[in-house]
Amino acid sequence: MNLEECRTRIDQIDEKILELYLERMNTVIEVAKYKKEQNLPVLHPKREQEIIVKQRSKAPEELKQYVEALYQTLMETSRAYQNELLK
Ligand SMILES: O=C(O)C(=O)C[C@]1(C(=O)O)C=C[C@@H](O)C=C1
Repeated sequence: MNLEECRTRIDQIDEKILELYLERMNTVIEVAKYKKEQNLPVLHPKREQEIIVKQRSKAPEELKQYVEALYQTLMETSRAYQNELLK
C-alpha cells in the first residue's frame, strides 16, 4: 500500500471507530441514568481496571501500552460525559 492508499484505509477505519464510539457514548447515557437513580458515583475504579486488564491482554506486547492509553481516554471521556449529563 502506498501512502495515499494507507490514508484511505485509515479514513475507512476511522469511520467505523467513530460509529462504535458514538454507540458506546449512547450506552453511557443509560449508565448515567441508572447511576443517578441509584445514587452511585460515576467513577468505578475496579470496573476500569478490569477493562484495562482485559483489553491489554488481547493486544500484542508492543501495543499494550497504547491500548491502555486508548481505554484510559475512552473512559475519561465517558466519565466527563456522565458528569455533564448529571449536572
Ligand atoms: O461501568 C460503569 O460504571 C461506567 O460508568 C462506564 C465506564 C466506561 O466508560 O466503561 C465509565 C466510568 C466508570 O469508571 C467505569 C466504566
